[in-house]
Amino acid sequence: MSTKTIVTNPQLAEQVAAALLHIQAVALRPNQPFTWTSGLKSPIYCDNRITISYPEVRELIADGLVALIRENFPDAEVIAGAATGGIPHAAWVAQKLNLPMVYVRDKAKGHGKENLIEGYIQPGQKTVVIEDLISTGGSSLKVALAVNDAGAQALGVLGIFSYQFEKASEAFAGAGIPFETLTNYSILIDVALKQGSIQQADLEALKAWRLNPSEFGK
Ligand SMILES: O=P(O)(O)OC[C@H]1O[C@H](OP(=O)(O)OP(=O)(O)O)[C@H](O)[C@@H]1O
Ligand SMILES: O=C(O)c1cc(=O)[nH]c(=O)[nH]1
Repeated sequence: MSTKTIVTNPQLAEQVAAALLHIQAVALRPNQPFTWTSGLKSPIYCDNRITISYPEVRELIADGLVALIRENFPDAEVIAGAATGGIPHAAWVAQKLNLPMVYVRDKAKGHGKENLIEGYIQPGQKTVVIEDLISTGGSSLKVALAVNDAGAQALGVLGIFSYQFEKASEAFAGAGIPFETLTNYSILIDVALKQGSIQQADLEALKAWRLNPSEFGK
């Protein structure tokens, strides 16, 4: 299935990558791999949750996401945050666009109203999903599909950072849902190398992991 190509801003991509490095959102731990939500082991972890503590960085991100929405999804009617990392960014974006916001849990609440989606979303409403980070894409795609299951229409998923895994591209393409991020793994590595914030040895470990992420740390 062919999906819409989302136009991004290469200058902003470098700026966001530099900001993530500057606030130390990116951690390298080749000898003590991180475990990701998908179960993958990785020498790198990009903790975009940290961005909420930096007004200038979160503003850069919110403005970047707003520009992407205006350019690519001008008919968006609702902004949906993917819990939990996507929620604050979705809120800032919804505020800037003066649009309603919802957030989507990773599973329905086990008590109270037992909602999966919090806030009101109406059948047919055109919705853009905001996520903080895309690895396999499993979490954000699930959110987009939940929006569709609720009778609304997920126009696409936008995030801050992606590892550019083929698996993620295939999953989104298979579902016919476009996705894009403000910056990504290759831009981050380029910026980090230029700045000297990663060394040759780190680069080798990152390259080896990238070639076969499912085997790393085994
Ligand atoms: O593309 P994926 O392979 O699904 O991985 C990315 C997801 O992992 C992280 O969330 P996490 O599960 O750590 O939860 P959090 O957002 O509540 O911190 C991140 O915020 C994304 O939602
Ligand atoms: O896949 C994940 O769980 C993941 C990777 C990463 O770099 N950062 C993050 O917050 N989650």
